[in-house]
Amino acid sequence: MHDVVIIGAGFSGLEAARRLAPDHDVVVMEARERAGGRVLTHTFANGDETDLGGQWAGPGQDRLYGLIAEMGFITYPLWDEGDHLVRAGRLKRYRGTIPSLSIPVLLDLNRALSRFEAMARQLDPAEPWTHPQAQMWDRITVADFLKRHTFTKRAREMFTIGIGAVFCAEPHELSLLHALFYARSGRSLDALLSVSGGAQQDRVHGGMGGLATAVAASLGDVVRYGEAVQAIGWGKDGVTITTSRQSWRARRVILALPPSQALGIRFDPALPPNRDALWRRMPAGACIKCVAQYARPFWRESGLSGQAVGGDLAVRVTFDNTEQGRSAGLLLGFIEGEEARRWSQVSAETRRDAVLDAFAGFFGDEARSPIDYADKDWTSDAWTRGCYASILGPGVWTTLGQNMRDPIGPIHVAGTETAVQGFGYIEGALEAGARAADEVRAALG
Ligand SMILES: Cc1cc2nc3c(=O)[nH]c(=O)nc-3n(C[C@H](O)[C@H](O)[C@H](O)COP(=O)(O)OP(=O)(O)OC[C@H]3O[C@@H](n4cnc5c(N)ncnc54)[C@H](O)[C@@H]3O)c2cc1C
Repeated sequence: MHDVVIIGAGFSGLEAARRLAPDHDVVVMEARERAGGRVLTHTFANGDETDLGGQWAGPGQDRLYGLIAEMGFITYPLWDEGDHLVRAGRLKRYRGTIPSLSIPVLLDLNRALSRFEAMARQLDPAEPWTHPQAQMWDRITVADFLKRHTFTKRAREMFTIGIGAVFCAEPHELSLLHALFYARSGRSLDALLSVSGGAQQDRVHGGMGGLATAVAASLGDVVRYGEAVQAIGWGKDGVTITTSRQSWRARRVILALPPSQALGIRFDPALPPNRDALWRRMPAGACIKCVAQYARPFWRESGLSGQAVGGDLAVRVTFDNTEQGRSAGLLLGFIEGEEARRWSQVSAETRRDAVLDAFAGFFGDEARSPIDYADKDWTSDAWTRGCYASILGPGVWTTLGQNMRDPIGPIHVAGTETAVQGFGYIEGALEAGARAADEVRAALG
């Protein structure tokens, strides 16, 4: 009988294992043949690497920076020099976070953003349902907020692209309370959208996937790969965990999975009805992350940063993802929300052409001729089924969200979707893993 079985070797499960392994008998069950879950480092044909999952760290993510340093990894800033591009009708250059738009649109956008931020600041991210307006904000969507607080179509479009970039979802899918909570949990919407000073500030040499692999390796044979958990049964004498290969016994279990994956496990006794209902109402957003590799970062020669936003093609947000110290240039684009669901259904070649069309629309015809290309459709990944994280629609937080972190008998719940700070981010995964480890330590005495 093990002290604890942890399910999932993403950053959350790995963090729980790191904290418990020194003085407990711990095993981590991972369905895949690799660690990292929603982080994944890809190697191009020429040996250069790029992250096709989570990749950035930014101010306020102290747990993540601590882990990076502890594992001997080094960060470097994302390229953030030169002019950014916005396509709102015509293609225009701008600097800073807010695109160059007409004065009425800018005023409109700024007013809506300030109002959103002011509302988010009022929330306690540990208990967003306790705010006096929580019920009201949870009954409406971000689309309702935009209808009420923006007057121009362009401002609404720009806000919608920002929401897509942060949530991989459309404004009408998101409870306003959830969007406010998410912004508060990640410091602010501005921080979540920003490069320097924000959530897109820093990359990691060796990739975020490389960091997860190193953390897993540091745990030795604690992590067991290819063990997809199918059933969990529990009673007075402990927990039985049945995987695709065998059965395991433990005194405690930590579920370090997105809710959509936890629902794939058969529980005996059955899940409490409210937990089952909550997890069924926590689907993930949709995102395809696309990276084209060029002989050099040619856009820099025209004074461009590689950051572009807007348009009506598949990719509406781009970054210069060039690895520091490498000569090849990398353009990164996201396909998000409804577009991701649409482009998930076409062939790899058709999608690649659509992505390169969008890159060419921003950076010119040279963008049509990369030396290599890679993308990752997270909606069709069987062990993730969407990203970056769960999204909550209207009514979920205030009716079912309040017991999100409560253990179910001997089963403790981690994963970024249970975080107070950094919900949806690696920072949140680490916080949740540490919290679940503390719960288990207290329970085992
Ligand atoms: C494209 C993309 C971009 C992102 N960008 C960023 C970013 O720049 N910065 C940032 O901080 N965050 C980013 N994120 C989010 C971040 O990657 C996640 O929040 C974080 O990695 C979640 O960690 P986790 O451990 O909670 O869950 P996961 O990483 O999902 O780990 C869960 C693990 O459980 C395993 N599993 C699932 N079902 C079973 C089962 N039945 N049995 C056993 N194992 C199972 C999975 O294989 C997986 O390894 C991004 C995510 C994506 C996909």
